[in-house]
Amino acid sequence: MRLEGVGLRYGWRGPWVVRDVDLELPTGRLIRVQGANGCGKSTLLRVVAGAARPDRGRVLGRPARTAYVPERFPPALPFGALEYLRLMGRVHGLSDVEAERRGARLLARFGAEEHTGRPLARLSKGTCQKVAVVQALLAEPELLVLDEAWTGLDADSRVALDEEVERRVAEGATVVYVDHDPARLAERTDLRWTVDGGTVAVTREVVGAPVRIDCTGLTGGVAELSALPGVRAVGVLADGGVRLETDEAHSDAVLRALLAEPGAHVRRVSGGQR
Ligand SMILES: Nc1ncnc2c1ncn2[C@@H]1O[C@H](COP(=O)(O)OP(=O)(O)OP(=O)(O)O)[C@@H](O)[C@H]1O
Repeated sequence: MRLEGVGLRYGWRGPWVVRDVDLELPTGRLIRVQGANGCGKSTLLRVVAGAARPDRGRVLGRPARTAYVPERFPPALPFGALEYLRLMGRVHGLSDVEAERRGARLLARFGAEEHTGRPLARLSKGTCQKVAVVQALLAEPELLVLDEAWTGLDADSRVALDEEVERRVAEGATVVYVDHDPARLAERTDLRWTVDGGTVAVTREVVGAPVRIDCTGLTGGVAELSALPGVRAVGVLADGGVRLETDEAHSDAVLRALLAEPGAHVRRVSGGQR
């Protein structure tokens, strides 16, 4: 996906909040958007997510499965949490049964399982934010746009969201996020977009692209695999296999450690270099 010459302003005489922006969004990358208050981060995220149309330029190749957590989630909707998730599931092409199943699992993941039937308008701010996060994770998006999605979440849920983001990036999703905590996912961030005066400067965080190792038959859990030196992320693939992401300097050692396990089978090694 990419943005070409994108410009946006509020009102036809307003100043350009974003102007002449050209950006690439590589797949399987975590992109942090940063800059001072009011510089246009949320505006840029809305364009990326498709929630705002640029006045100039174009957005090419936005994935069909794109999900977005806006900075302000409208809580005054006349639905219960699970009913709302069912409706959002329909938007993403999920059956009601599947949306409810995934929604209930994700609400539990964020410690909000007892609020499934409560109208959104009567939920606490933090619980409402959990519903906003869950609706975005529901459809396993290929592009996930998070505008301060961690704000208002309790400590366990912030960790859960970090993990959900890391897993999706390891599985090939692109995640674009704004967060006021500079430590948020700092180790995992691939690119930084710094917004200033309507333009965006791009910096690469990682010298080499991660090496991805897909394997089956491992007995170790995610925590154990994550502890291997150089491993940056561990994700469970749809077919039950495991994908590890490591930097290139450690990839041989990680492969050796995996192959030393009885029953382990390395199916595919990809990525590396940039
Ligand atoms: N709906 C709107 N109508 C008019 N102006 C707007 C609107 N939304 C944002 N702006 C203006 O556009 C500029 C960029 O706002 P934006 O919310 O994108 O910044 P931000 O970097 O996300 O800010 P913050 O860090 O405070 O969340 C600001 O000057 C803001 O006042």
